[in-house]
Amino acid sequence: MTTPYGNHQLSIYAGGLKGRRPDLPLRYVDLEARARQMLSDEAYWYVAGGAGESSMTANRDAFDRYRLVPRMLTDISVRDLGRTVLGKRQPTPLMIAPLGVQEIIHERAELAVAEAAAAVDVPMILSTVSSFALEEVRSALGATSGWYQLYWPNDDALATSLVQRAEAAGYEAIVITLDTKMLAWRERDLEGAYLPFLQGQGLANYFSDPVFRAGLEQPPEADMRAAVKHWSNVFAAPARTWEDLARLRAATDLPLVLKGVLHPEDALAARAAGMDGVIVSNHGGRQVDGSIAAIDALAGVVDAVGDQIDVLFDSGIRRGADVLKAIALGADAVLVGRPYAWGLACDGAAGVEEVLRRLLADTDLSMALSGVARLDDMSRRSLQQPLPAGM
Ligand SMILES: Cc1cc2nc3c(=O)[nH]c(=O)nc-3n(C[C@H](O)[C@H](O)[C@H](O)COP(=O)(O)O)c2cc1C
Ligand SMILES: CC(C)CC(=O)C(=O)O
Repeated sequence: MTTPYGNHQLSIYAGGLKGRRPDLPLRYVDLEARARQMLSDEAYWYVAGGAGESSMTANRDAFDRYRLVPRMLTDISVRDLGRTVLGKRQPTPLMIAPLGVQEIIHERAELAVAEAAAAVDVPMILSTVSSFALEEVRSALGATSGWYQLYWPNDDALATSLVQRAEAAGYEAIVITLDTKMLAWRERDLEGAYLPFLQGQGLANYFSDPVFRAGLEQPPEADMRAAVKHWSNVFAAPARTWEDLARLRAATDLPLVLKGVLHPEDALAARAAGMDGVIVSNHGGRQVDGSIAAIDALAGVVDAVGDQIDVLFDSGIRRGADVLKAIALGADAVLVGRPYAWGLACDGAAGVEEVLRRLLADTDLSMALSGVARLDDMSRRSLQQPLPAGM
C-alpha cells in the first residue's frame, strides 16, 4: 500500500476515519468500554480476560519500554507500508488474528470480519473454532488472502480433513497453534462458568466435517450434547511433540506456520521440522500467566531463525507505534486481535473496517514522522534499547 491515504493532512485523517462511525470511540480504552456496553458480561470477559492479569499487563508495559528514535529531513512523500510474507507481497503489515467463537461478539461473526478484511485488503487468519464454516468465510474474503488456523485435534484423520478442506477452499497457509493444548486457568470465565463451545458455539468447522460427523452416532443437529462431548474429546492432544509435525507436513503442500512460539530454541525446532514460519505470541496473555511479554521474546526468535523462516508477531498491538516497534525488531507482519473484536461488537463489519483503517493511518503517520518512507527500511536502528522496567 503506497501512501495509503495520500499526503494531505485532511486526506490522511479522512482515510482513517472513513464514515467517522459515531459508535466507535477513537481511544482504545473508550472503544473497549463501548464494546462492553454492547456485550453480555460473560462475552465481554471472555474476550477481555486473560489467564490472570500479569502477562496481559506485561504485554502492554513492555511495548512502552521500547522507544522509537525519529530521524528528521528524510523524504517521506511516497511511503510504502507493504511487507512480504511467505513470499507474497501484502499491502500492509497487518493480519487479522484468529479469534474463536465470534458469534458471542456479533451474530455475523467471521463473515463480518472477512468483509472488513476484504475492504482494507488485510489477510485474515480464521480460527478452527469459528461460528461459520471455513468455506463460507473464504468466500466472504473475495480476493483477499486467508490463512487457516488449526487447533490440532487428537485424531489424525480429522486434522488431515480440516487441513485439506482449507487447502481446497483456497486458504494459502496453515497456522498451527501450539500454546493451547488445554485452556488455562481463566478466573473470569470460571467465575461465570462460561465456556461457550460447550453450548456448541464456535464448532461450525467440526459439525460440517465428514470425519467428525462419522465419529458420531447421531448428527449434531439431532444430539448436540453428544456432539459437544465428542468435540471435547478430540479438540486437542496433550501428548503431541515436535516429531508429530511430520505427519501434518505430509498432509498438505501449504506453508505451515507455528503460533505461540516464545523461546528461541522452539523457533530453531520449528525450522528443523520444516516449518515456514512462526508467530511470536503469548496468546494475548490468555494461556501462561507470568509468561514473558511477547514483544520481549521477539528479538531472540528473530535472531535465531529470522533469516531463514518468517517471523510474525502478536499480543498487545493496539496502535501504530506498536506495529512499528514489532517490525523494527524484525517481525515480518503483525496480527491484530482484541481491537477488531471491539469494532465487531460495536458496529459489525463497518466497525472492524474502521478499526483497521485507523490503525493503518496511525501506522503510516508514525512511520512517516519517524523519518522512514518504507516499512521495509524499519530496523533496530530506529529503536532505543528497552528501558529497564519501571522507567
Ligand atoms: C476472544 C479470543 C479468542 C481467541 N481465539 C483464538 C483461536 O481460536 N485460535 C488462536 O490461535 N488464537 C486465539 N486467540 C489468540 C489471538 O489469536 C491472539 O494471539 C491474541 O488475541 C493476541 O493478543 P491481543 O489481542 O491482546 O493483541 C484468541 C484471543 C481472544 C482474545
Ligand atoms: C476455543 C478457544 C480455545 C479459543 C481460544 O484460543 C481462546 O479463547 O483463547
